[in-house]
Amino acid sequence: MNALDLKLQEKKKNLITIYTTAGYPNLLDTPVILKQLQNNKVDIIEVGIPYSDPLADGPTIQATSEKALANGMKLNILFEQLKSVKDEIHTPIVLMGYYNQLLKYGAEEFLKQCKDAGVSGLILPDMPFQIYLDQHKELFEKYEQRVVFLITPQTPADRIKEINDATTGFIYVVSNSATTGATEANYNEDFLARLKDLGLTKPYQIGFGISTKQDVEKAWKYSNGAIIGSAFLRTISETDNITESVDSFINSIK
Ligand SMILES: O=P(O)(O)OC[C@@H](O)[C@@H](O)c1c[nH]c2ccccc12
Repeated sequence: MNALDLKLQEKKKNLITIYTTAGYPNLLDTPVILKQLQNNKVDIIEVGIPYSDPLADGPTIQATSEKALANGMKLNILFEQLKSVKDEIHTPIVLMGYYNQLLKYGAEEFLKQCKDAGVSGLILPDMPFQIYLDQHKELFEKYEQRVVFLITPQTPADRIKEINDATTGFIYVVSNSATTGATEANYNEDFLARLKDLGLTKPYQIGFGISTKQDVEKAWKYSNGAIIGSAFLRTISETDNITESVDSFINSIK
């Protein structure tokens, strides 16, 4: 069992997952942010690996990614930073990146580094589902990395069932909009209400466009948890006191 398994086993509702871009706002900030998110009892932390061509990302995440790359953030640095706080951070960490980043690094070496760095699982939104099953599943298992797949209002019901069966972490339910970072939640409530009837057996959390306490409560009503990225990053970008702004953001949504 890794930290994510434990969390999902012990807490079945009202999860809060916070996304942060590695190396943003400054190269050395990520370990500090992780500790402060843990101090604030965030349930799961999603750490984004900055990428120059982030297909699924809206303007906020893209800007943080560009800044992080300009700061010099690279996978090896991220793995070192995560290793340096591994003994202090018990909050499960899920890495979010693009499939090409895993391929370029070498799938096995990437997954091994994840394990050594205390990472619990991966979100690779453009990793083809079938390729995962055929080529990577065993390595994910070998290095105890859980996999998170996304479903959207456009995902057909039979595919959702397959994704449910293949998921070893949680299912990422995209609330509606096509890219991350909408400033207002635009829930597709028909879709969210239907989730309950799909017979999902894995935990699922809703993300994209969540920024307020009301949005979080709505996500909790329809699922096991809420995932927040852009709203959090906007808050920490406007401050010179990161720990304080992490505190006040988490306070505002809980
Ligand atoms: O930023 P938002 O709208 O709060 O959505 C979360 C999202 O940013 C985060 O989970 C994420 C960042 N990049 C992604 C790429 C694909 C899916 C999800 C993500």
